[in-house]
Amino acid sequence: MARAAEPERRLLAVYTGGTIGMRSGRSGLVPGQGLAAVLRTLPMFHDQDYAGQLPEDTLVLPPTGSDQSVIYTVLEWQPLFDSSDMTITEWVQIAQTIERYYEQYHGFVVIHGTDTMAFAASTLSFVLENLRKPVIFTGAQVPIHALWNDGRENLLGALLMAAQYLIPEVCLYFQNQLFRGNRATKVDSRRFAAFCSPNLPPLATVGADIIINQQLVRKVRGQDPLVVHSGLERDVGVLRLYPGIPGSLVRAFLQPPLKGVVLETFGSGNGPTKPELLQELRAAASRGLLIVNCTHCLQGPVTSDYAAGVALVGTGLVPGSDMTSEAALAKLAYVLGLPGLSLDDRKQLLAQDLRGEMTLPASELEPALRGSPLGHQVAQFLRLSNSQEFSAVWDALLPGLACAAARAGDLEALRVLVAAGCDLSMKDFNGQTPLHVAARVGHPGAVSMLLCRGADVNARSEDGLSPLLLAVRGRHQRVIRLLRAAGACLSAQELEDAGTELCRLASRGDGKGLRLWWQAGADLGLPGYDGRPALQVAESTGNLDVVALLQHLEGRAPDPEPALTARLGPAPADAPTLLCGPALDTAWPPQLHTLYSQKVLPVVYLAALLLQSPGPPPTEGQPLPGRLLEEAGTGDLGLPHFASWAGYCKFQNPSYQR
Ligand SMILES: NC(=O)C[C@H](N)C(=O)O
Repeated sequence: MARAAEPERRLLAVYTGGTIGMRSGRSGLVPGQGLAAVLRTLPMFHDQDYAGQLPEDTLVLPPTGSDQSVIYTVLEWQPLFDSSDMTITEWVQIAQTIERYYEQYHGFVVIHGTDTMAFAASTLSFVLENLRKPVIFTGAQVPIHALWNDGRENLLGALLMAAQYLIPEVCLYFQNQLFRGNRATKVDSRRFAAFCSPNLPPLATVGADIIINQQLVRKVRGQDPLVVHSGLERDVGVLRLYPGIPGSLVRAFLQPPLKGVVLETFGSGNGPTKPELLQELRAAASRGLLIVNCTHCLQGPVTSDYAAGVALVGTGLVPGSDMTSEAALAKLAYVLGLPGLSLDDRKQLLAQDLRGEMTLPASELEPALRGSPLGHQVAQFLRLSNSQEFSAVWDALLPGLACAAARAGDLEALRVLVAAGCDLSMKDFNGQTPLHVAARVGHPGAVSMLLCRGADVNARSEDGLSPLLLAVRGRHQRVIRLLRAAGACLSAQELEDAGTELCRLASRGDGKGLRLWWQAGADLGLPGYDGRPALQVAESTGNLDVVALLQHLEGRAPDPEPALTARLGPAPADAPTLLCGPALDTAWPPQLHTLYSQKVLPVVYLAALLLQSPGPPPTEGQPLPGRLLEEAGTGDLGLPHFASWAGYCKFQNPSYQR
């Protein structure tokens, strides 16, 4: 969970207003400008000595105890807001700011007023899809420049959490607790402990120790890029039932243009059963108004225990489980804003857990697991009682299952696992990724598929080994070629140890083994443990075939499998890293970015294989040799338009010409 060592972590702090920076005006506290200037004067927020040569607008936290410095920039909004004045419009703007600067920063802190912070965090949790970086809301009950205040602690904590932990969620940090944003609610107008998360424990608790509740932190799945859903529906609202509420009032509230309502009901989702009221709800639901049933209790879900609740459900309400009203309102705005869905589609989405905002009983996991019979069976078999339990078990099982599928070369199973949300770069309990397993066993099809789905070609297992080394040890030539084509390199440590292994192969006269190392990019002149290279060892044992081979491979012949990236030249400066994928490094021409983003990556391996295959190139229109297709794994990956030489010729880059 802790970040890997890098020299610095860069954060963007978006300052939108709130008490934290407020000053006294004529009629009370009003938002105050110049937060960065205040922070610059506070040693806990800026260490000038440590900052050294950094630009003026950049602040640096004092040393954190780790070897990473935390550098942050405050982006101050014009105008600043008391959060009581903020709406979906401003929250979408925050999301768009994050999108604009997404690649430049490791994490984001949103400084926001507390009054509507839970609404804001809930909204952003839906707007930002495929989030891979922390977005942490914070603020204060007392301005930061007051002698006794909570703003300093809150802001410092939020900055440190965003910098030091990879929690890829929209969170809310307050009074030493990190909450999932769409689970938090403001419960106190004065105390520093202003927020709580009634139906989900905090993701992290900060004391003398920082305790991360890893089970609860949502895992990043797949490689999909960040999507910002800006088209939220504004015509949504909250109606709180109270004893004796007249049907006429409900009717007035539910009139168009309203499109979605969070109905705050009594207890476990109950309400008055008088026909007049039920009739108004039924009429609104049949007009297409989406109504979500949330309890006005602080804690616990809506259930169908009482006839008074069942009567409400009968009018067409969607049960909101244990969602806060804030989360339910944001979810309504999001679901109603998605284009091209039917009313039933939208109802189905509302009933699903989309961003960790609700706990589903196991019996209702069905829609979430649609397309994943495996997940459904697991939930049943282990008698998992709710979605949180299911996620924890599922996340623990998936990497092991993916490794088992890779070992068996079972592409169908890998596909099912991907469909069930498996991140193929996760490590199993042995600390190896599915790519390590497929490379060790020697399944070119599985290797190709894993690379295509974004598996990191240079991932290190827990004992520091690369998939390429395992393929060399397993003597799997085709796998070595695929890995090299995707940019695999032996690590410095693996190369250091290679010398002794090369000498051992030379002394045994194992020319094939030496070739495999050469294909993997090892320098055959590396010295063994006694300082002699393999050539000298072969000479001293009188193995003339190996001597000839080594002289040939070492001196005269080029590396037959240089990484494809090495042939393609440097990446364009504006190439988005995400499109390059972890498996590919950044050295790709724009055509390949497009191909990669369209998920037709295997063509890259196909191209690499064609480049290396002997004989004349296939002519225009001629089908590609079946052996190559099989080797590239494309047959399996549904790429008909690249199954011909014409398709291959679509690569305009001269590096592809033979
Ligand atoms: N503590 C606060 O930040 C309250 C303030 N009214 C706001 O929400 O902007």
